[in-house]
Amino acid sequence: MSFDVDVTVRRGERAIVCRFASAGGITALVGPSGAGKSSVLEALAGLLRPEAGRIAVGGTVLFDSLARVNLPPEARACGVMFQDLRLFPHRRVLGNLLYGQRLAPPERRFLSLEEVADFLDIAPLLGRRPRTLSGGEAQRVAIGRALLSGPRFLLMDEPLTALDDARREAIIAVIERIRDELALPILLVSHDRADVARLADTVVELRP
Ligand SMILES: Nc1ncnc2c1ncn2[C@@H]1O[C@H](COP(=O)(O)OP(=O)(O)OP(=O)(O)O)[C@@H](O)[C@H]1O
Repeated sequence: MSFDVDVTVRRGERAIVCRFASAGGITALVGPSGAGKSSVLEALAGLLRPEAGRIAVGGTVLFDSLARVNLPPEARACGVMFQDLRLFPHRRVLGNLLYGQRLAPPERRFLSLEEVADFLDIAPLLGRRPRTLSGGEAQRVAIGRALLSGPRFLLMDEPLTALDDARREAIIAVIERIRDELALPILLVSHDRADVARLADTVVELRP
């Protein structure tokens, strides 16, 4: 089992209830705006504490309210790619990638910086500042930083929005390679039904 999630997450007045299990590959989290997709991702990353429930990924329990388990974000080994990417503007691409690499303990450094730069075709960008990157380039750098952090799984919030068709194809190809060659479980949020139909092995629908 890659993702095994059964949580209630409170956001102000709202209680977001999310329950799913998936066997591996790519899991898509879909639902209308405000349904709580980003909140569920934050709960998996350890940035938002669920009110109750349990989260396990790849057999490791990350959160269990009854057993009083709540691993801090840095102990969860998840690579996160937020909707706004959150690259450090004052660091060059190389500095952003090195930040991810420093988060990875030696035993989980399964990719070198050169391999990631090659895999994502970002070697020519290493000296650039994030503000000079196109949307697709910035997405690839954010994916690179996440991969270098030695993740056991990846969380991606709308990784395909705001891209033209050619760049979308490039990012889709990267996501498929991460699934096929690195075999990392991926949970991605998307509102595009065509993307979901193409990419997802499991679809989880969050209702408002
Ligand atoms: N920091 C916050 N404090 C209080 N309520 C919040 C906070 N962040 C989000 N919410 C509310 O929680 C609910 C779920 O928001 P969330 O961003 O998780 O939804 P979403 O499905 O990802 O939406 P979208 O597709 O628009 O990004 C919404 O009603 C939102 O207004």
